[in-house]
Amino acid sequence: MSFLDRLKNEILIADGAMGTLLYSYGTDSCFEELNVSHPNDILKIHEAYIAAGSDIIQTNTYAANYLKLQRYGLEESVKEINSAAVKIAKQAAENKAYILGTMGGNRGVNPKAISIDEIKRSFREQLYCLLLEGVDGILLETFYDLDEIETVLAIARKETNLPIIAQVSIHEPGIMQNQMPINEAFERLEALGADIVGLNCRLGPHHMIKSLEEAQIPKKAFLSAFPNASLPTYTDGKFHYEGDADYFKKSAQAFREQGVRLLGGCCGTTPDLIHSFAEELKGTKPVTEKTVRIQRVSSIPIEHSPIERNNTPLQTIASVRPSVIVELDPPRKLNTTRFFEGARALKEAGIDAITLADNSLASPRIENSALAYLTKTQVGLRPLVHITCRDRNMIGLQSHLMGLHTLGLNDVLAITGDPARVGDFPGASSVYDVSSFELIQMIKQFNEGLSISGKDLGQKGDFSIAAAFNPNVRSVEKAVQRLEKKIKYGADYFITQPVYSEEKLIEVHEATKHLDTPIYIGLMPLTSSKNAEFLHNEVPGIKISDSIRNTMAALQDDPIQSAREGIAITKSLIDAASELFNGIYLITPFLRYELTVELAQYANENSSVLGRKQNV
Ligand SMILES: Cc1cc2nc3c(=O)[nH]c(=O)nc-3n(C[C@H](O)[C@H](O)[C@H](O)COP(=O)(O)OP(=O)(O)OC[C@H]3O[C@@H](n4cnc5c(N)ncnc54)[C@H](O)[C@@H]3O)c2cc1C
Ligand code: MET
Ligand SMILES: [Zn+2]
Repeated sequence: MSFLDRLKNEILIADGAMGTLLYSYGTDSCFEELNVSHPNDILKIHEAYIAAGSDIIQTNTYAANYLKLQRYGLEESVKEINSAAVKIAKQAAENKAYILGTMGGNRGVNPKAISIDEIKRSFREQLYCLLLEGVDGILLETFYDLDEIETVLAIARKETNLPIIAQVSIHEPGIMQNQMPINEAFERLEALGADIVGLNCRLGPHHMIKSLEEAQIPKKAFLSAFPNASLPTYTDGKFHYEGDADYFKKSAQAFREQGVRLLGGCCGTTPDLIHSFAEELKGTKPVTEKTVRIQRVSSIPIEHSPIERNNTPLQTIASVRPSVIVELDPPRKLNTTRFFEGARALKEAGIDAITLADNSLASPRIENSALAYLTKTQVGLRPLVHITCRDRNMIGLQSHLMGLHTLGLNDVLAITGDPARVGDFPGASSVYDVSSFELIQMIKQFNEGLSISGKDLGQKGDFSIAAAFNPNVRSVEKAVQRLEKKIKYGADYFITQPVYSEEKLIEVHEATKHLDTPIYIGLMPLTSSKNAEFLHNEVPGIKISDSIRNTMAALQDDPIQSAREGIAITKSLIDAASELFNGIYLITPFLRYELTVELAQYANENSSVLGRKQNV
């Protein structure tokens, strides 16, 4: 009899964790590869679950698809690993248990990180391997993204008549990542042909039962639940789950009352915990009726930000008139006097904004949003905050954006960030949870009132997003391709690395003139020959022409003359740049704001002489 037939009249017990069990034994590499290299270890785990009372076991194939195996260079081994997994499960089951071919979700917190086409390809390959080897059913588990599970479920339903279990995972009780109540998600999965729908992973029994209280017993499909053992803790460099056999025993009845017919375990569960489920429920009659807890009202409409922008976004300004912005970096020490003197002087010079680097060259500086807020409120000058992907993980980035929104700091530059090893704390980690493209996308999504994982933020952001453009590369064409990609991801305008020759200015103009997106062209006055040599030879992305380096070298580092020469070179570059670009981005070296004040005044006078200044 198929296990679906048995589920009509009795509750069945599935197995528990494979991955976390292997991890707790000390395996810290690819769990699925063990099917090939250590089949006996996997066999023993299956046997332990069957001995504990599992009617159904899962193949050790949760991540055995090429998208996940490629992390270990095993993308060519999909067939070998899946076939081995089914063989081991069959050896353990010996007709005492049914075998599910397990297939895990790939999309994590950022659903857009992997395309649906890629997911389809990877899913099909693994599915064929499992079907070919012969399983009793397919288990789709740990899908946070509804689009992903709907896509793969439709494929699986087309390819096989075997029972299919479709399980989603949720962060918040009762609600999918896209804010859909799980009841609705279950209905959709049932409509797509899932024989069993349910929840697995992430939540322990308490929150999973609470979630199921909001779900009806499906009309045709059966309900399943595979809770985690508990929330994880991180101790001595390892993740660890609690998990109490008595607590699991008590929870078993509550799962039954919610209409669950197939009960198993996910991360952190062990044969002991599964034994508790089995002792309590194995073979008992399922409930067919229950009272569903009132569904929460589906989400409140997302409001517009109450903190109104009282200025015109820089991309609008730079698309209609000349505009000067100046980078004035937060100090490396705690004294802020010079910084604010500089900000005030630059305001007097009539610039549109100052930009504040985010620990540039990977060395700590006063946190830029603190100074940005004070610049806005005390100096009355628009601050533009740089945000790198280096120092904050996704949680930190999201919370940083929420903070900037709350402070009304709406102008940001989304960049990768120089790697930690170039800076003062070389041992620090460079986070890079997201790329600059994904950061741009994350901020764009924030403007829709959604977090990167799709959660409703209650309000829409109002960020105007600058992105970086580095024209100082061998192939400007390639750099322009990155720029176009950044536009696709949502960049509103660009700010470039400093440019040191007229030829480069013309090259950049030629390469980008097909685009409507405004560009602020970077110019930084040199202060000495040593400064020029350092920038040219050691700062990633900066190249200075030979003629400028020779001119600076001839001044033998005389500080006054060198600074004058630096100013003169920059002024002639401003002349050339103003003919080609509306946006000028001046970079203040070493908080020497006198230099950028003089240059900003020059650029502004220049543009009014040219008669192009309009009021925006
Ligand atoms: C205006 C501006 C402001 C900056 N502010 C800061 C700051 O506040 N803090 C800080 O730490 N850093 C800052 N940087 C430095 C910047 O983060 C580094 O230059 C970084 O390596 C590139 O960032 P990105 O966002 O331009 O890169 P991305 O375009 O995201 O590029 C990321 C990676 O791809 C590589 N790459 C880029 N273009 C090409 C190409 N054409 N061919 C091959 N590979 C390529 C890059 O080397 C880099 O490793 C700033 C740069 C600019 C232009
Ligand atoms: C990460 S959730 C899925 C886990 C999988 N069933 C295992 O136990 O390895
Ligand atoms: Zn899990």
